[in-house]
Amino acid sequence: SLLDQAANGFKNWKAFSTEILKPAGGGISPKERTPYITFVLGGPGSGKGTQCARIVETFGFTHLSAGDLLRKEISSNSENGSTILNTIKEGKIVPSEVTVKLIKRAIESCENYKFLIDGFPRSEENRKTYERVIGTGPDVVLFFDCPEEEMVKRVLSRNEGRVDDNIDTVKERLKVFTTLNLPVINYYTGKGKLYKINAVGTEEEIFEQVLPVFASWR
Ligand SMILES: Nc1ncnc2c1ncn2[C@@H]1O[C@H](COP(=O)(O)OP(=O)(O)OP(=O)(O)O)[C@@H](O)[C@H]1O
Ligand SMILES: Nc1ccn([C@@H]2O[C@H](COP(=O)(O)O)[C@@H](O)[C@H]2O)c(=O)n1
Ligand SMILES: [Mg+2]
Repeated sequence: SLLDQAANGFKNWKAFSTEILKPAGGGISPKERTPYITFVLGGPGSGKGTQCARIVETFGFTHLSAGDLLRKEISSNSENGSTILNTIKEGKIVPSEVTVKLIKRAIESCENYKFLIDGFPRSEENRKTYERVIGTGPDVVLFFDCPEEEMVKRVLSRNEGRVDDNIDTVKERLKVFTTLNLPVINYYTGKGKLYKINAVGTEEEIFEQVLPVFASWR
């Protein structure tokens, strides 16, 4: 029944929609709308976070960076903290169940319904776990396409004190990107959901390419 689906959390949220949750006034609050999910992909330093900040400012999306959620988990001394820290230091991928749980929690606790999920899915396993747990895929996928040389230059001059912004970890992150993330990009290309953005140029030039993807949200 619809009530069962609702109890099941947002696994079936696209299905139960707003029908059983209309407030007394008859209006639809943002939380009750069908979530609109954008996955934001690209290699390390390709500019995902930078462009997400602009999309948030211009179109009112909520930015959820998978990397930030994992880093918060480390600093909150959770039981998984030390495993996550070691995985990030090595430039490897944290188990999908952990990351998807954090994303799910962040979406559920947010009043907004428009989300940018940055740096996720990083692997086919990430993707399949999300689809199994959440029950649907994304509406749109952005891919910031950047040459390795440029990504390395940006990461090494980022200066935010990240434990993984060093040449050895960056090399591993690039390897992980090629072997695990490119198959995800190919998958969404096949689904007709992928928007490939040339990530070389000024921030403004890159954002000009992003704008048409969100034109209907103006
Ligand atoms: N178009 C650009 N040209 C030059 N530098 C840029 C550009 N866009 C972002 N940067 C800079 O490059 C660095 C990496 O950008 P950003 O943090 O947005 O990348 P990211 O894709 O989120 O990386 P990561 O996957 O490592 O989190 C930052 O210092 C940012 O200021
Ligand atoms: N889906 C993800 C996303 C990130 N990680 C780990 O976090 C590191 C930093 O991610 P950024 O997006 O902030 O660059 C990344 O290198 C991974 O170690 C992950 O495991 N799974
Ligand atoms: Mg980032």
